[in-house]
Amino acid sequence: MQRKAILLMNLGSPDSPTTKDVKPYLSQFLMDERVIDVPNWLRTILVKGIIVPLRSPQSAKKYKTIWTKDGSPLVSITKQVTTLVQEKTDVPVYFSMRYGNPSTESVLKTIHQEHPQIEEIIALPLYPHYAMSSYETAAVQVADLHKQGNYNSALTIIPAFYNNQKYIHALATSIQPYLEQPFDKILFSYHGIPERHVKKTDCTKTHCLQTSDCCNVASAAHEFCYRHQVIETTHLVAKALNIPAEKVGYSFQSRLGQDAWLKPYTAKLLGELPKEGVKKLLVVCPAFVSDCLETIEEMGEEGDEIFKEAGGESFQLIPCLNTNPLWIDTILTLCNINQKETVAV
Ligand SMILES: C=CC1=C(C)c2cc3[nH]c(cc4nc(cc5[nH]c(cc1n2)c(C)c5CCC(=O)O)C(CCC(=O)O)=C4C)c(C)c3C=C
Ligand SMILES: [Fe+2]
Ligand SMILES: [Fe+2]
Repeated sequence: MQRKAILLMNLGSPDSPTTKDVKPYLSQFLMDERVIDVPNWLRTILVKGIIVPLRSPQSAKKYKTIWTKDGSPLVSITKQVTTLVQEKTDVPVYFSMRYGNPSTESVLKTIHQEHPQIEEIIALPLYPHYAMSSYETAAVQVADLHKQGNYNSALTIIPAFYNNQKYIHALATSIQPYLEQPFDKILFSYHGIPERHVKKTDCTKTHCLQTSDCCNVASAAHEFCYRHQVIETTHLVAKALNIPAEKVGYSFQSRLGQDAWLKPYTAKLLGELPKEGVKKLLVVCPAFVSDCLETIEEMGEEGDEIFKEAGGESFQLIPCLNTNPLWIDTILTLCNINQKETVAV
């Protein structure tokens, strides 16, 4: 009898690439108080009155360009990852989405129905870095739902793993083959967040964004500092691959609205790099463990176009970890689950 279950938690996608299905997805996403952190009345006006009606048709158009026969890449890759992790352990493995389907609420119910004797749910938010709009909202949601469900099991939530040795090794190994082609720079492009969010998650309230190099000065704030964590991932991967510092850069993509977000902005940088002599560019997006709209469309299509229009010659987007076997092993290690022994044939 299994006493533990693994729950892999990702962000989620609309059910289909139509305006009708994008609307409720975007509405659920952007009504999250950890994503748009303004008073509820203002968020309702902004999201339901302005952003969702205007953005849904445009988003649906973009989703159509990345949709596959198996649906959204993010959801179908998460499903494949779940199957691959399951092949390596006797512990039951499930996945759920913060927004859209399958919802964390429904999957928690299913786990307890299918395994009534379960003693521990090990929830792994599939975000290497801590941000209130990604890791924190997933962690708070699963904790709230677990409490509300009055389940007999315990809940363990795995922390952000931006500097985990196995994760860094998996990421570096996935990048390695792309370094064999000539390149001027490798850009680590992370999903952006508002600067305000970095200050909000500063547990010291005196450190984050107070100086330009705050993220390189030791502080208790780093446990929850998205900027520190992405800089650290970049540094550790570059070190593992022996890439000289002058060939490495980082930036932040996917900005929404007019507030100040973490800089430099990827789109702006892509338009400037060719003028600085960077003609051959590699791009990797480590904030995402599965390819999704933001990697395939925003970087693979729009990013490529911006760079080449500015005079860039080659733009190589490196895929996310997706179903990489080293990543599958990393998931089990993060969850503290031993792999089952395989019998040689
Ligand atoms: C690193 C993970 C993510 C953080 C942090 C994050 C913050 C964040 N996102 C938005 C707004 C949007 N993001 C959208 C798509 C999207 N975001 C992430 C991850 C993080 N977001 C992923 C994986 C995806 C792709 C989902 C998919 O189905 O492939 C979208 C929807 C698409 C669009 O209309 O552009 C929005 C909107 C904000 C405002 C924010 C932080 C405040
Ligand atoms: Fe996002
Ligand atoms: Fe910081």
